Parts: sequence; structure tokens; C-alpha cells
Amino acid sequence: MTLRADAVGHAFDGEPVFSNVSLAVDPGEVVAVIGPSGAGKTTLLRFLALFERPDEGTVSFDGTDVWDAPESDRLGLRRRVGIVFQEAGLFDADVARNVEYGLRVRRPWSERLGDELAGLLGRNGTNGAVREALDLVGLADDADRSAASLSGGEAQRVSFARAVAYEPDVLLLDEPTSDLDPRNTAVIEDAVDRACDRGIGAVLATHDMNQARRVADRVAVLLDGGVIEVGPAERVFGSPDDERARKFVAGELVY
Ligand SMILES: Nc1ncnc2c1ncn2[C@@H]1O[C@H](COP(=O)(O)OP(=O)(O)OP(=O)(O)O)[C@@H](O)[C@H]1O
Repeated sequence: MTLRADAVGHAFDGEPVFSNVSLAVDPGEVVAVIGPSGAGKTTLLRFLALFERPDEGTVSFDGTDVWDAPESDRLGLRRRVGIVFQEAGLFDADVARNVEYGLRVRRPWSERLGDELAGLLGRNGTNGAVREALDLVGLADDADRSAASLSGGEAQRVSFARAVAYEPDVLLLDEPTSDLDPRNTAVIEDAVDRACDRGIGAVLATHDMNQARRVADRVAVLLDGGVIEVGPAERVFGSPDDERARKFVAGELVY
């Protein structure tokens, strides 16, 4: 499934953030959105997550304009997106419960009812998906640990597992490793790779140019109120067309 923003623009309290932004993510690809603080990376991800509607432009899934669709369809489409924020946001329960939560809230209620019945019969029904997701982030043996006992890096890996557990079509990753050490960062980057090998598309907002180089197939540079450059990572980092993009990726633009 392709998630696409077309000619999206938005202003907060009369202050434009960006205009005419178009970006698509296809199955299996990682698109990095890089740009200085305040450029609107999070705002763009929030539109792609269907959290809110942009002032201008459209957001569509496989050609279906999300905000033109009936609300019930929109809720269904929203379930096809997994989101990982900068902060893990786990609740006070064990690791497995936290990951399972993703499965429960994202699935239609009829399927959840199936889980409840399975639970009443003494079987969880979601164990396989939980274990697989934890395995992706190297925490398969930590399912029973309490979330409160995790390090920040481990908590963020659980948050990633929670987002992939129900097999979304698209993952939106908003600075998922900006607070993490290199080892935990590498685990998450590897998990992104493996999730995309399974056909999940990902949009990664990051300050970390090296991360974008390592992980992204395509890169969009969001700067000065718009996407000033978008293309294969190699080209955007190697020979961008836009002079501001060149300076930005070279670390010569100071904001
Ligand atoms: N809900 C809001 N109300 C008012 N202004 C907002 C709101 N959300 C974002 N903004 C403003 O929009 C601009 C873009 O913010 P956004 O968080 O999308 O940038 P960003 O590129 O993600 O920044 P960072 O890299 O620091 O996270 C900023 O000037 C911010 O202050």
C-alpha cells in the first residue's frame, strides 16, 4: 500500500509551517525526512498518521483520499499505520502486555473479541505476534519483565515492537533513536530494515544525517517551508540539485 501526501500545506495561528509538500512511501522502502528543527518534520508525520487534516492538499492510501472517505473508512486506514515517537510511552505492565496493546487497539473490535474469548479460554491468541515483534528488537527473552525495569533504549525497542506487532502497512518513525546510545540505535535501525524487507514502508524523521544515509532508500529535505530536494539517498547526499540541500547535508547550514 502506498501512503502519499500531495501538495500539503499548513499554518499554525497564521504562521505557515510548509506549503506544497508532496511525499510518498511505497511498500518496503524507507523514506527519511531530514531538516532543521522546526522545519515541520513532526507536523508532516502527524498528517501522514491521519492525526489531523492539513489546511491544504491531500493524504491518500492507494489513491483513496483519506479526508474525503467516510469516517469509518478513515479509522480503518489509520489502523494500517504504526507510529514510534521519540519517547517510548510504555504503560506500567510487563513487556508482553505493552506489545500486545498495539494489537488490541489497532484491530477491529470483532477480532479483539476473538482475543478476549481466547483469553477466557486461557490462551492469549496474540502470543505469536508479540514474540515475533520482540524478537525483531532482540527482546524475545524479556517478555515478562516489567516495563519500569527497562533502560531507555530497551523501552524504545519495546515501543518499536508494539508498532510492528500488528503488521502495519506503513511505519512512521519520529526521531525514534535521538535519545539512544549507538547499540540501541543499531538494533532499531536493523529492525527497520527487517520490517521493510517484509514489505512495510517507513517514513523516518531524523536529525541524524548518518542515520538517514545508513537506513534510507530515499531522502526528502524539508527546509525553508517546503521539500526542497527529494530522491534516492545516494543522490541527495552525493550530488543534490538544490544548493541549500547541499549545504544542509554537508552540515554547512546553521539554524
Ligand atoms: N500544535 C501546534 N500549534 C502551534 N504551532 C505548532 C504546533 N505544532 C507545531 N507547531 C510549530 O510548527 C513548526 C514545525 O514544528 P515541528 O515540530 O513539526 O518541527 P520539526 O521539524 O519536527 O522540529 P524538531 O526537529 O525540533 O522536532 C514549529 O515552528 C512549531 O513551533
